[in-house]
Amino acid sequence: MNVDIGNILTDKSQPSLDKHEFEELAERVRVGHERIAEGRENNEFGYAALNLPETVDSDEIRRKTDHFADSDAVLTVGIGGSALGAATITTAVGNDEVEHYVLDNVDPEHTQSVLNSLDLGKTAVHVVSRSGTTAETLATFLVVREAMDDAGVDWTEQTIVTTGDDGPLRTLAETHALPALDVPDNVPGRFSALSTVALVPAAIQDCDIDAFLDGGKEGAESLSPSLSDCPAYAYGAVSYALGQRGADMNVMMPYAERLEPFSEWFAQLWAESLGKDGGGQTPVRALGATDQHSQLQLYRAGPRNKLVTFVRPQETANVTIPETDIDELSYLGGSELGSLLDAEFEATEASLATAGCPNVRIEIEQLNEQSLGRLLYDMEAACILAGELYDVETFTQPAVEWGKRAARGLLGESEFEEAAAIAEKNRHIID
Ligand SMILES: O=P(O)(O)OC[C@H]1O[C@H](O)[C@H](O)[C@@H](O)[C@@H]1O
Repeated sequence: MNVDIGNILTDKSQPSLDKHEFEELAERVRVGHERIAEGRENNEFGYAALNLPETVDSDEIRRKTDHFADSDAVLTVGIGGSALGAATITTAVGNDEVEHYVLDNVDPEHTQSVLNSLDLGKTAVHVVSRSGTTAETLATFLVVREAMDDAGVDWTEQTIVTTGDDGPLRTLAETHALPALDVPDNVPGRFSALSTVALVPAAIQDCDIDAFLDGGKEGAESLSPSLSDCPAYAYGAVSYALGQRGADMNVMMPYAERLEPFSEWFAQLWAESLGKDGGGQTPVRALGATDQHSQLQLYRAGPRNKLVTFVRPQETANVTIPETDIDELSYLGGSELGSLLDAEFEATEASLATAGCPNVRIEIEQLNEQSLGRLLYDMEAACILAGELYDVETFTQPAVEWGKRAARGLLGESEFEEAAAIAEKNRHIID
């Protein structure tokens, strides 16, 4: 994986980084790296995520998922960090013969429609919650379980759980002797893509999860105190520096349909980790080339408050565009969809650069298990480094917890003072 930051090091870019600022940033990266290395050494909360490629037991994941090898589908029941990593991996490098569905929302119509579409007797269900208490996940699982009962399916034969040492989900797994995996110690959900949390559906799809972890190991080996030698830190550092100079939005725009959920995964990583103390960078999800035709106008001509991050696999499978007898289309005939996508990408990048809109290009050779493991690892390292530079508590999400307590108070779980704010809402309805 490499990161090209050239387009933010020119005076044209607004904001940009000059030579002096770049050198100052490099010094701060050196200090940030030392802190990260110390956190990894002591397996501290959060920093432990960067040790996962070494500490995860892929044999155990395969052993526990063996029983589900003949499934037609796998259904993840989880939310946020307990769902987005799995969706990212199976969409990017999964095997369509075992379809992966995700229920990460309590929208009743969607839940019902997914359940109606599944042959529940041939569906493996992976219920994931680090805390084991997330209301959406547990409620959805109760609905899935009942749907299996109603269909005459023994849900205990179809279910595997990944959770922490205690909590209602652990109790459920123990009560029914379900196969269970542990969430990794000291790793927040959004940093757990290289672990049991995200790898179960990939293992059931028979993906090469060791190659994925090898990609993570490659990322770990690439971490170095030198900004100029470490793509992950370079990305984290320049995103931070541009954010401080006004680029308070980060548009993640992969040029590969298979990376669409990657932008969602990145959005949680960036938003929950860095959105603190009045600062942070708002992640925006985009997809090339599709969103050139809906969002690019704003990126090029709107406010200079964005960094656009392109992610591009250099090699892809290709489809030839058939020749046509329509003269105006002759320039397309005989060419390939991949060449068209490449041209669109180059043109978009240049259009932003010439307009002074800062952008960074991340390239991987081709999209496979190994390169994806590297990409996710590097983005996590970038985020942790950015957290050091912002000087925030990267690994907590108190603002989200506030909302969770308010909702649970409203549902009557117990007396949470946050629930009172719901009654205090200021209304001014125009009808
Ligand atoms: O894995 P769980 O404990 O169920 O948590 C799922 C999600 O819940 C919250 O909303 C947190 O903000 C997320 O960081 C977390 O990934």
